[in-house]
Amino acid sequence: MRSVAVAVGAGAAALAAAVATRGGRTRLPRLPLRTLCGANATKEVIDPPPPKKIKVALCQLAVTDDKQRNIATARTAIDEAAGAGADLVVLPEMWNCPYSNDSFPTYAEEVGGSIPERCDGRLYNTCFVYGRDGRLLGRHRKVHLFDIDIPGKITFKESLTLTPGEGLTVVDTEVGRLGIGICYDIRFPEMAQLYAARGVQLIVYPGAFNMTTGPAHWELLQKARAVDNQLFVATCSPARSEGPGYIAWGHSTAVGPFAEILGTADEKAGIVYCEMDFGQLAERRANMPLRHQKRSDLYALMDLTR
Ligand SMILES: NC(=O)CCC(=O)C(=O)O
Repeated sequence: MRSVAVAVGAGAAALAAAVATRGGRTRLPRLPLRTLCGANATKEVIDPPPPKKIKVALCQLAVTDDKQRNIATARTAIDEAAGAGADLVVLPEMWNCPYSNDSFPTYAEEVGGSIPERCDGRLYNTCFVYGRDGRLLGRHRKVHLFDIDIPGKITFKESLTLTPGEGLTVVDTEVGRLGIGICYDIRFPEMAQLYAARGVQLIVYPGAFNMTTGPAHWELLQKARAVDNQLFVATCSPARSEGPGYIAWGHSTAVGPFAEILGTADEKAGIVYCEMDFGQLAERRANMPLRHQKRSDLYALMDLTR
């Protein structure tokens, strides 16, 4: 196996069997992120690691109410993607369980690499990043919980069962520097901006948008995060299931720094493959030097996680 897996859910053992890599460094900052103006704002930009070309696999999985079956489906998809030469394999948000507050406590696990994650009596929506050797490189707990109410369309309150994470997650892997967000996290541009300032080359968002906000915002937000920050963005959704309960929009997608769609799925289960050339980032940033043109005398991002 050659792949690094970025995954939300399922047992570490299942994934460890399916992935392999050399080292990596994990930072799990504890403090919240805020934007402030003026003298306290940071201008620091951290250079990214040397650019690489990587092959990415977005596994849009059919998720059922049978956890073992979901793990088996994920294992098969990871095997297939690794066999196809993927360097990075991405799994959907909450891929080991139906997306519902009823399911989160039932499907939660207490030990490594499961989602929903149970820790010290709390539940989190957590994305785990594994290396090729199955080593856990990083863990992102969803920072912005999905609490929305659009009457007659979609009402969801993750905070009924879940606790928000307390940090942002940048992970140095063999394939490059990754920033991790989960679904609703994509709506908060400051988070992506801070990842860009830390030299992240690709932000990965496992996500499960719905049938109201999906068609309206899913692609738009990915393009916005990519273009604003001149980096790559990848999302991975569960496949759409038309049963009762939450219906995921699907459409797992990869976007380049010029808003180009590198690969995308429809609503059905399947794997999307695409190439990402991180070398393009320097060129895009030279063509349009946004980060040097920012008016940090008027506004800037303050990094409170340091
Ligand atoms: N699982 C989620 O966080 C869903 C987010 C979503 O649908 C949105 O519109 O935002």
